[in-house]
Amino acid sequence: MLNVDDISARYGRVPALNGVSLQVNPGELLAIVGPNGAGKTTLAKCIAGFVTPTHGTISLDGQRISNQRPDKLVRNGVRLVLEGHRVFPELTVHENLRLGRLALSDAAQFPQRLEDVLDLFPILRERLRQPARELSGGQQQLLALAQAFIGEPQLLMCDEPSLGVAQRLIPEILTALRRMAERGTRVIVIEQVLTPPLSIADQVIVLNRGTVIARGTPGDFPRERLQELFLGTTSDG
Ligand SMILES: Nc1ncnc2c1ncn2[C@@H]1O[C@H](COP(=O)(O)OP(=O)(O)OP(=O)(O)O)[C@@H](O)[C@H]1O
Repeated sequence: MLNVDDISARYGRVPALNGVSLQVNPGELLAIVGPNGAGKTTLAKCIAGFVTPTHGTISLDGQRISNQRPDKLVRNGVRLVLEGHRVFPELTVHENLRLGRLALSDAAQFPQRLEDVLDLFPILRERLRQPARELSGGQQQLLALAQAFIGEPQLLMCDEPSLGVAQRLIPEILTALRRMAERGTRVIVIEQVLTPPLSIADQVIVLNRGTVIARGTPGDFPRERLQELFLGTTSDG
């Protein structure tokens, strides 16, 4: 289990997170939603080791990871796909996927992993020898996820996967994330907008001003309730 226990973080004097806790089991998909500046990216960066929490602990399968460096965390199976930072446009799809091999504990597993991942993302098999810049924004997002998934992550976090992606491609991206979860990876999806990711999530956490203000399942959050929560007029912890 991923266990985030009561973490706080700040940038100098700017508080970004205040006492956030969450758990994600293998095979589960958690959606974290919240307005601009809520602390969503900071939370992902704390888990991935880029930001050091000022308080609290983070552990993965009982091992404390909140004191580990990002490169060690990648080797321990923690991957963060940041918004907008998708792929290397000059490299082919295959070359981009090969970069994911670096995270494998045994590089000899790469051909098998590549096959598995291409089964999961058939569009990438069709485009394997094309430079990534020739892919659409949505396909590049799929490639970024595929590259992260090749390294057999224990935990895959994806910051705003729908940003800058044509509306019609968003379901494919979310379906890919769902399938990754079904194969046993813990998946965290971060979004500002509510509707698309919510329906595929097992659990939803609403973050505002660095604090978890609500949690539940997608069905617990009709649009009006989320709007209220986003405006900060309701808080039910
Ligand atoms: N590098 C930084 N230096 C200083 N303050 C920062 C930094 N990054 C984020 N912050 C501040 O921390 C708070 C949380 O920001 P964060 O980016 O985590 O929110 P977010 O929910 O991911 O927002 P967005 O949806 O806009 O990405 C905000 O007040 C933000 O201005």
